[in-house]
Amino acid sequence: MHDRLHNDEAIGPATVSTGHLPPDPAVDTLVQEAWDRYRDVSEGKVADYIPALAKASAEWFGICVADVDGGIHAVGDTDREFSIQSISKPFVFALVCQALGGGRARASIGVNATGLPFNSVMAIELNADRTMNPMVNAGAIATTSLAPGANAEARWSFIREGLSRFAGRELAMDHDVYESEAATNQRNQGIARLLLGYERMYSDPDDATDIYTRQCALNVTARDLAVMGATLADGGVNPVTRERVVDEDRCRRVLAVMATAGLYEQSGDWLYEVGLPGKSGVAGGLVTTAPGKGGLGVFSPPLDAAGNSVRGQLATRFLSERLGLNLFASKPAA
Ligand SMILES: NC(=O)CC[C@H](N)C(=O)O
Repeated sequence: MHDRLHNDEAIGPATVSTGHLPPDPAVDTLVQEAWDRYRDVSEGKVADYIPALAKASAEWFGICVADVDGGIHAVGDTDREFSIQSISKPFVFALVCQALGGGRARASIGVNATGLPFNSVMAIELNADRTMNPMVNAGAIATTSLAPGANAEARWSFIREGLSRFAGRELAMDHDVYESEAATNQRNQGIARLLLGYERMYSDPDDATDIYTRQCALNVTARDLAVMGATLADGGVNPVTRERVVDEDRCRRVLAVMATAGLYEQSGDWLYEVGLPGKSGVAGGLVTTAPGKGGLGVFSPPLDAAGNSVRGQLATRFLSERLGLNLFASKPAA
């Protein structure tokens, strides 16, 4: 997590949750305030391990809040497209849970941060090569391998169409990003084959890696992310299109896994600071869900060491505090 998130920065009066978002003008004002406050932050580094991602500008910055009533509050670069990357993971997991049942998905992939006992010394030594949960690559590629469909093309359609329903518009792949990652993703190919050896890969490993690479290259905007997050906040119904994408009970399972591992090894810090399920992607996107209230999408390419958007984290923490979204906040009853 970026150093600035460890500082007790004064971000104004914290609002305690009232069960819904503040009135629209107040949300608009706070989204603008978040953008003004962090627009000049220059820390972080644009990802370049996927060569095509290095073309992004460090300046791009957009923040969008989508409420469960369908209202949109957007400031900055919220219509600029970027690849969804790891933010596809919770949404593909949701679609697979919907198709297979949450129990089977959990048994096939796992939902724990490490999968090892609390005092395991091995946990320190081991890499997460076996599936632990669907938010890290091993579990995410295994999840993709579970997508229903008679062949790879059908499985890809299942994923692309499902993610499009979450966003409320037809999502298309960025071919440049796809080709760039497909040429450099030997590590993910290795993970998929290793999982086959551990019987945790449920279709051809090369096909699964290819579909996973495609799903990561789907283009979205900060606005799309806000609507996708708001769909998980709205019991699985897209608040803009009113289409049901997944069932209510799938949503709460997906949000639990996001809270556990959405920001990788910094998920505990994130929960401590922000108090909401979130998911980051290396292109600079960050989605956050406030159940029953709305979704937040931020886009800003410079990342911290763990691969999470620096301005994304700062803006989300600010909005969680000021909009009263932290799930752990309470006040004495009397
Ligand atoms: N954290 C990310 O967004 C990583 C996604 C990327 N496609 C990968 O598998 O490496």
